[in-house]
Amino acid sequence: MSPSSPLIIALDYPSLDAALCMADQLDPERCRVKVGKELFTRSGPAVLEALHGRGFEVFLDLKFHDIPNTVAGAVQAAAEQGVWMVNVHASGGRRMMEAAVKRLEEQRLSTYLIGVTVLTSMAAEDLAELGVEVTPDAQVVRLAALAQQSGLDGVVCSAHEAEQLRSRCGDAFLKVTPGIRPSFAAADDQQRIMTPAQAMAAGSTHLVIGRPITQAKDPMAALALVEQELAGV
Ligand SMILES: O=C(O)c1cc(=O)[nH]c(=O)n1[C@@H]1O[C@H](COP(=O)(O)O)[C@@H](O)[C@H]1O
Repeated sequence: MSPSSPLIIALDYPSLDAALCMADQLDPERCRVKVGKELFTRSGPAVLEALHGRGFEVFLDLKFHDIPNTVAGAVQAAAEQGVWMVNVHASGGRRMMEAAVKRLEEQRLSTYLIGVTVLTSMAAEDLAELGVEVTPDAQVVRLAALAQQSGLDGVVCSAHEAEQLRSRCGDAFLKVTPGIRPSFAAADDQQRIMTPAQAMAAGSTHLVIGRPITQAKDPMAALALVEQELAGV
């Protein structure tokens, strides 16, 4: 059964054992989990099998960015392993995104495909160094529009851009927002952050939270605090 919660817990761990140790403390009816580059590179598809076996819906966050044919194949491979969501970099362009969407359709795979816009660790200076002379939110809006036109189900963006995207791309277009920092947590390396409640009010459809929960002394207590904050307690 799909959880009604918007929470996606980032299992950013260096080993399968460490990730499963955290997952075993979580309830698949109260959250989804995200498997990223470090964990997947170390543990491979075994981690997906283990999490699916525990009843979790998994966001495979490998942020594919390559030529269209290569990305289409990678997205198909992810979807065939039954993941709930997979992502590509929207800056890979229209042809890359369209190829991935087409491949999923041809193979009748229903995994959500979303596009990373501007990483939440990036600020205007970082974009300027890359030759992108617009503000992060302008670049997010541009890439989100391209992702939507290319047939993607949504984007990864910071909650700061979610409101604008809600009016431009609609409610059904997913806005998956990392850079979530409950009031009790440090910003770490994130630049464009918001609290869970603010992020939902701004139009996020899903909240990605890692270190504020996984590095907390008591991860379950931290998760409960986030749930309370979301419930407006
Ligand atoms: O695609 C992502 O999930 C992602 C995109 C982005 O722009 N920023 C971002 O932080 N993430 C991921 O979201 C998670 C955030 O983790 P914490 O900063 O520990 O909450 C990490 O796993 C990041 O890889």
